[in-house]
Amino acid sequence: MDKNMEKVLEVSGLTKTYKNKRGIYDINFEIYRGEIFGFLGPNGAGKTTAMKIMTGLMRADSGDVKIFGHSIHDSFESAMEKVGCIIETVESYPYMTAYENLKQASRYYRDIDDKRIDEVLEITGLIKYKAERTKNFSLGMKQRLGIASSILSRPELVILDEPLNGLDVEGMVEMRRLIKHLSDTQNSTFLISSHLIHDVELTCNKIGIILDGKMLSIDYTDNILANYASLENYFISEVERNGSI
Ligand SMILES: Nc1ncnc2c1ncn2[C@@H]1O[C@H](COP(=O)(O)OP(=O)(O)OP(=O)(O)O)[C@@H](O)[C@H]1O
Repeated sequence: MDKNMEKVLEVSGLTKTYKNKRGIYDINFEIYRGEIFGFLGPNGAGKTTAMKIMTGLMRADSGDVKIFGHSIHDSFESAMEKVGCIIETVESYPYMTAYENLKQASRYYRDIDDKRIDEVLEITGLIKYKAERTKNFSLGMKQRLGIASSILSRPELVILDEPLNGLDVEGMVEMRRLIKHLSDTQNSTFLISSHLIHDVELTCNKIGIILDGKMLSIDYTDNILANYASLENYFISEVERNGSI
């Protein structure tokens, strides 16, 4: 790895235990500029919990998250300045058009004009639906609008919780293309959670496997595929090595 690569996200010792004793335990990983990091794990593994903490929606019991060197505990606003995210569901105002929804979202930021709104509609392939109310949008279109909204402010780190949830094959392929396009053209860095092994393999260049609240392993997709026939084989072997399945 290039030593000059900039560290975008640093998660250290992140722990959160819910009253029912579930949660996440001592999660550690780093993401460097330009990486598409896949946070892979089955339902209930702890992905959303970790992402909620990273974006300030929940407090950790212990551990820290640094984004571009700023701790979310000590300097939350500086940490989040260059972050765009979608956590859990993508919400839109159904009786507003795609444009109006983005206009509404733009109020949270400085300096977002109509030209930028058109740009994100263009990037996400929604420009032709600009004046349509979102109540008639398909799930895939809503996900695209969510991404459009999350990149409005030109974030350098985009955090997406299960962006492929509920999409059909075509929708997944489109979403994957969109993520890669943003990574190639804007050098955006991504943290994406998913339980879909095949899709993570095709989308992400670095993968962290989370199971029962613990991070089992982290490696580059190229390394994994050089040693295993598929990410699924690697996943099963990692899970078995750690005593489950
Ligand atoms: N508010 C809560 N109170 C108690 N337990 C919770 C709460 N939120 C999540 N959990 C539990 O913590 C564990 C991790 O949940 P989390 O939602 O982070 O997993 P996930 O990997 O995002 O799964 P999914 O893909 O199903 O969203 C699960 O066992 C879940 O039941």
